[in-house]
Amino acid sequence: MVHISRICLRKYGNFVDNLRLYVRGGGGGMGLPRLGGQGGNGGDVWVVAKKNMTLKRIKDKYPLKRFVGGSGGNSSVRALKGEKGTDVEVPAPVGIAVTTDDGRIVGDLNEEGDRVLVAKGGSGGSLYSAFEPTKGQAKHIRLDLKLIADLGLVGFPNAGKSSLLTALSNATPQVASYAFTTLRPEIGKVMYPDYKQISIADLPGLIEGAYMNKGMGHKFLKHVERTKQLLFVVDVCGFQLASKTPFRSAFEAVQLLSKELELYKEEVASKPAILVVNKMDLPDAEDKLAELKEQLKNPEEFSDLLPGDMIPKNYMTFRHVVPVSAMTGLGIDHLKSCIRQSLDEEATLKSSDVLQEKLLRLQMKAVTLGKPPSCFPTRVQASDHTDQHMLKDEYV
Ligand SMILES: Nc1nc2c(ncn2[C@@H]2O[C@H](COP(=O)(O)OP(=O)(O)OP(=O)(O)O)[C@@H](O)[C@H]2O)c(=O)[nH]1
Ligand SMILES: [Mg+2]
Repeated sequence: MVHISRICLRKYGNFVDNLRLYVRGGGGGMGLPRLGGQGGNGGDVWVVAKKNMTLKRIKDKYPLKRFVGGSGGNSSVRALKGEKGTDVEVPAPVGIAVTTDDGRIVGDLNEEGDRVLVAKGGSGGSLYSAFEPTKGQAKHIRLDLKLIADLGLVGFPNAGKSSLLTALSNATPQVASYAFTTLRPEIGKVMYPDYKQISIADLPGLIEGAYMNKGMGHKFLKHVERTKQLLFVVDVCGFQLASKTPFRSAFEAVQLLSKELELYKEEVASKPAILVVNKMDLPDAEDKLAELKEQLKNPEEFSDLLPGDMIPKNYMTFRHVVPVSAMTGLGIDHLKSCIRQSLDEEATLKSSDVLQEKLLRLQMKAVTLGKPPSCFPTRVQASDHTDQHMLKDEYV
């Protein structure tokens, strides 16, 4: 275990994925009671998403990790309205969540140029405040980096996640390093013949107790939170972390991984998932696969194989169980089409949900306007272009 964590540290030790900063809005300027002059407001502090920015770069460039807005100008005889203090921008990478110290989310920065106000400047003194200015907001914030990918690879170490990513993205070997730090998790792009691209995040292996922050624990589990779906990867022959830790069969590995996700956050464990059974080139793989499939059909029956506290509340249901060999390429094309199918299904469901919601709003509007709701369709299919146009052009 010590050995494994040392390897992880060596591989990812330089990776900064969260940063705590002190931010304070500038104080307001003094009012001028004699002439009724108003002081300028203090400058605000914003966090702004910039291209090619990394948390490590912020840390290096601003070692004090302190950002303070400019003070508002005092009201004077020459300028009754004091000038506003200068706003300060904290440059941040794309794909971060900004949270307060107590975990409240202030905002997400998902695209370049997205900005979130983190500390408002104080108000300038005016008639309403007896010409006394107020101080700017002051607090600590956290910038939390989360990878954004369509799928996240989840598995114990050595299951072959990285090999799988290499095999999947071989067609267009565009396995781009994730541009946040020098040593970091990677995102691979898989290209389809119709030029649709999907991204898969390769993460370090989880170990039992990851939910308690063992191994690389939370640092990487949180990345899984933002992926749309999960790609579980298990070694068909099972897995043993070290000679002193118990051997886990592929079935046990699947359940233990589900439990780790569930204990971390239940909504992560309820994401759509595909199970990849890797290393099908090894001897006896077919028999072991058959056994695994049998066990997955009735997981409750085999739950006594697991330690009591590691039985998941809900057994994961996989959209596809795909045997592959990342080494020989066996089953990789089939896996690609399963991934595509699963993501497309999800997208269709989502757009159909959005249309249903719009329809519901229209029906409610119709009722308030006194129109019979029957003049609206009762159900909308995402693929039904007539309905989509009708909603878009005529009513929305
Ligand atoms: N026989 C066989 N070996 C494989 C296959 N896929 C991966 N391996 C081997 O399994 C070992 C681990 O592969 P990785 O891709 O590094 O595994 P990983 O899941 O990324 O491991 P961590 O990054 O430690 O979590 C390597 O020695 C690979 O060569 C496969 O399909 N068949
Ligand atoms: Mg790996």
